[in-house]
Amino acid sequence: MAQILNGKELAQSVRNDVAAEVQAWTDSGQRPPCLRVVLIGSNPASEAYVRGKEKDAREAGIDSETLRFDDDISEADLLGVVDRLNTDPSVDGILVQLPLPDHIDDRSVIDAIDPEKDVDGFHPENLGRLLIGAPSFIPATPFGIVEMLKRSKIETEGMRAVIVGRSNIVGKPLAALLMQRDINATVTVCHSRTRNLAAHTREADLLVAAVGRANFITADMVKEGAVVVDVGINRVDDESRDKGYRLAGDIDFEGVREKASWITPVPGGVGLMTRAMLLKNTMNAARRHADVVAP
Ligand SMILES: Nc1nc(=O)c2c([nH]1)NC[C@@H]1CN(c3ccc(C(=O)N[C@@H](CCC(=O)O)C(=O)O)cc3)C=[N+]21
Ligand SMILES: [Mg+2]
Repeated sequence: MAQILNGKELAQSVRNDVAAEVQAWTDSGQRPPCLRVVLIGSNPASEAYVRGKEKDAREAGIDSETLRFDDDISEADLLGVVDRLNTDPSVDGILVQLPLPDHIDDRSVIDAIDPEKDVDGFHPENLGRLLIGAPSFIPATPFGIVEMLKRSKIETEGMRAVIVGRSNIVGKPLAALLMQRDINATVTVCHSRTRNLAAHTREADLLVAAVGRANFITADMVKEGAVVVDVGINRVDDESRDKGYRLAGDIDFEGVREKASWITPVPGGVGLMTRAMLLKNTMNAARRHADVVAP
């Protein structure tokens, strides 16, 4: 039976660390790190994430505000908002919540964010720097996954890591991170066109699922003793819940926990670490902005 990689506890310890860093920063006479989140429209999941981010940021002593716009905002107007935040010297970090409405090109907006303020780490300059191992903002979900492993003292040296999902915000940056010299995993990235997926996942010492399909990874696809990380947050209809739905990951938790050595739950796993690592990136953005090199 797997041990639980407890996102609630691990994220709390990251948040405590960031709160102490922010305190030391303001004690030294600096203003608090400043994060601005841009939210377009009223997608309920996005609203929930953004509320969570704001709460975490405030508790850590970060100055956080969400700028809200109707979902009929033009791409040009949104680019104008980004430009104002880029040039505003009181702003350290910018996060434009995704997904954006269909009439706006996500990539154009991400590319417009000043890489020095790109606390999501989605700008090509930061993704490129991550790939070559240069200092960069690391996307919060992959960063959070690695932080969970480190804080739980899970040995990654020589591990076979299999990532299911090739997105620019999870799968690809996580692959780059796991290849780095302080992790030393051997990485395979699988996706919807992978032939015989289970043959790959069954070889994984570290299996990460980021596909967005509830309970997609079942016990028969997992090697005995694997470390299993679930990035999925799927809303599944459930009439017995007040909200009418419950959250399910991409991993069939009940089945897979019997085989794994470690497993992340949903909720209470990677999502909370994602939020916590955004705070860390925002603290680092403030340091960079003040020309103090990030640790
Ligand atoms: N520019 C941008 N940056 C992001 O980092 C970003 C984004 N857009 N768009 C959406 C995804 C998803 N994401 C999550 C954040 C927190 C939880 C989270 O707090 N999860 C809780 C529960 C959440 C709930 O109750 O709905 C948990 O897993 O326990 C989940 C997912 C950030 N994302
Ligand atoms: Mg779009």
